[in-house]
Amino acid sequence: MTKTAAIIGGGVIGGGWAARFLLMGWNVRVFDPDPEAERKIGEVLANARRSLPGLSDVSMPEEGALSFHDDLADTVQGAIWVQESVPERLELKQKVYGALMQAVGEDTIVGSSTSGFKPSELQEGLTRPGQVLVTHPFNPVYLLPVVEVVPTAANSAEIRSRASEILTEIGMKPVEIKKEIDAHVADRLLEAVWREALWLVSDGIATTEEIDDIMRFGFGLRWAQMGLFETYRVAGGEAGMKHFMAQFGPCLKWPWTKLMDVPEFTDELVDLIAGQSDAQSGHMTIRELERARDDNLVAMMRGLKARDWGAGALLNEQDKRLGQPEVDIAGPITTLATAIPVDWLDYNGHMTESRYLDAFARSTDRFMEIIGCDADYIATGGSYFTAETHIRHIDEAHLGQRIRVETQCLLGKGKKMHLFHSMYEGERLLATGEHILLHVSLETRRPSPPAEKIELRLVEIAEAHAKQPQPEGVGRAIKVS
Ligand SMILES: NC(=O)C1=CN([C@@H]2O[C@H](COP(=O)(O)OP(=O)(O)OC[C@H]3O[C@@H](n4cnc5c(N)ncnc54)[C@H](O)[C@@H]3O)[C@@H](O)[C@H]2O)C=CC1
Ligand SMILES: C[N+](C)(C)CC(=O)CC(=O)[O-]
Repeated sequence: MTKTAAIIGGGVIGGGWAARFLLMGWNVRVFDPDPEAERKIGEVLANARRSLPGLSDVSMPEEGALSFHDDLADTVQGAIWVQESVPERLELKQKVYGALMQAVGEDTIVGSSTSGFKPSELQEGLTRPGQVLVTHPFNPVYLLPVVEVVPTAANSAEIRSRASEILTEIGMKPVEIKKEIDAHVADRLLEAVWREALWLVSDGIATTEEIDDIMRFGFGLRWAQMGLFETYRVAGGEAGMKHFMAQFGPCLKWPWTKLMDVPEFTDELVDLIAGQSDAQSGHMTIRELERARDDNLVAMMRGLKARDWGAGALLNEQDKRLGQPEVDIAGPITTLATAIPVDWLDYNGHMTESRYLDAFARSTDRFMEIIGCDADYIATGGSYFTAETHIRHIDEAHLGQRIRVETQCLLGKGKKMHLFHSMYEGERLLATGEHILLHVSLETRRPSPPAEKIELRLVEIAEAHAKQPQPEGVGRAIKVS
């Protein structure tokens, strides 16, 4: 049965949660008194639809149903997860929790997006405080995986582990914080950087643009893949962290930091920062900036995915969890179902030609797995090499479109395998790929007969597919007119 999440407060963060749950196949029910909430969530969802599916190399679940409600108690009906993302005001949050306690089921988990309040402050005076904990996400929630999970002693081990399970299921990386503190861990770190940056602008040392450049051309890139401590371990050279600490430890006592001294938050400082920020980025709207941010994040995370590292390794685990579509050999087999990510596009604004071969190669790999030519078999010394490929480009494919490849086996006999891949968006045929492959011995690098079990499965599929009409375009070559 489709699971349901309720979103209380559908602004920047609530909208991001709604998009993540929906795109991971959950039904989402929203409560937000803002008459513009539906439009605003629609815009966040549009951004999420063009970016999140591009992180997945397998078929994502069918999108859930989105509904808006006028009443908080009605909103949470049937929800196994409630995510509160109302403005950061303690008395408002506490009022919302009071109302939620009257309405939610006893098994429902209630997570708060609060950036700074401790979970015990939210649980105060509640009849069932054990259901409430902090689940602090990062903007954009539909792309950034990390969630700080901050429990108190009132939360049972069972609630905490169920919360982590659900967050993992929707593609997130829950990190449980051992002890509640104001602003958890991430916002403490961000606050330190923010404070120093305000000083640097206020003291006229650097502009907002120069500070951003120092980050994005430098340590920001490092942080995305190794964080702080692993990066510094490497910076210690062969002697590692100990040497790094010995060398840079003493500078903590030098005047490198303004420490806890905060710049005066005057109108002049606000105008200075806002003016510099306008000069830096005012040529783009916030929605344009959001899309640029999302496209960059997808491209970076896909880079990490290819390296199976950090956030990319998490995406690979998520792909494994989502699994492959069911195999039915009676007709063409779905060998790829994915969405077009931003790094598959070219200067013409559509899917670039090399990615068609990439997609068809992945379909061939999947077909090989289906006949039993998987990693274990390949390790025994047998595999297939592609001998010939012919790709036809029939219609355009654009960013975020969900594509699938259907594979028909035209011949599977002895060493030879002849595959015909058809790529679709819905019922629209986008491209075809015709491939001849030969089974080889990885020792001699020469053609060799496959193992009997592979050949039997291949023949079974080829015979089933022979009952299908031949696809249009089989055997086509480039015609010179
Ligand atoms: N904006 C950010 O970068 C991040 C914010 N957060 C946290 O997320 C929470 C929400 O922040 P944003 O989304 O940025 O704020 P926002 O102002 O964009 O959205 C808040 C939404 O709550 C709605 N709302 C107000 N009273 C409500 C009520 N009684 N019931 C239901 N909805 C109500 C408002 O109409 C608005 O749409 C805060 O606790 C914040 O600390 C967490 C991570 C990042
Ligand atoms: C500025 N902020 C404190 C609301 C930021 C966060 O809580 C997390 C984020 O997304 O940077």
